[in-house]
Amino acid sequence: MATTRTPLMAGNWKMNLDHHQATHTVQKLAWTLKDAKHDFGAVEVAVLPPFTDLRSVQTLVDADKLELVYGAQDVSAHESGAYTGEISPLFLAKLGVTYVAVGHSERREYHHEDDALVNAKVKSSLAAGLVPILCVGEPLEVRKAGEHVPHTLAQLDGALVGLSAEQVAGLVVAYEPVWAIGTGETATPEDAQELCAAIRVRIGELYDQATADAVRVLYGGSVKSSNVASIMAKPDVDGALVGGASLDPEEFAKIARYQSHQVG
Ligand SMILES: O=C[C@H](O)COP(=O)(O)O
Repeated sequence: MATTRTPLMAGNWKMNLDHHQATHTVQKLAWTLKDAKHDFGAVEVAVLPPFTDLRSVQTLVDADKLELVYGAQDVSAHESGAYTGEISPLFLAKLGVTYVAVGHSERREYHHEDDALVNAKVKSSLAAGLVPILCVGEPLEVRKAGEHVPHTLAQLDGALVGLSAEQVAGLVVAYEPVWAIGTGETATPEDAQELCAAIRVRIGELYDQATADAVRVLYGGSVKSSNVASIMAKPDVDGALVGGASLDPEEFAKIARYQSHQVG
């Protein structure tokens, strides 16, 4: 069926760019996209800065009435309380945050986040009105063993426990093969399509076809302006979660403008 899903290009800055640098980067990104007459209704553009940048980004977006949106890279499973160092989804909502990455492979690897915690964070985000970008994907040894589809779908199943079809329809899922993150090793467009389609099929099995057709599935892992168009040509890929290449506003603008290549 014809898709009505709006593509999303989300730039995950990871632990890069302080709040001064964030302001400059967002300004440059916005100017570059404006010069190119970017249609944000056709391709949505989001940045996911560190927590400490969010207030500065909010101020700039509000003051300049920018059409790009922003998100956070993680969130607490709790609303408030004695959770030192954690950030409430309610605080993020107050800062005008749209998206929040949940279950990124770096959180799973370095902070030992398991599927139950990822599920709790998806729920806390939704309860605060945030849109989770739920990250799933396999490490290299799992890919080599040919287990990448069941591994990724098990992560998906775990993250969706207890969610309604309506909640899932509004989610963004990002398939990120761990071996392709920050390595320059991009999955082929066919690899991306295989898993993005498998994720959509699985959501159809767990819920219904309308939910599967509505959910946006992104690919992430060494996306650049030079490879984004071939990945986006695949029918089940609805956008990209971009790490390193999103730190350069001109490069990220080119990625967002993959359909036109009018920037630069
Ligand atoms: O969240 C983004 C992904 O981890 C991809 O990062 P990368 O584009 O630097 O490979």
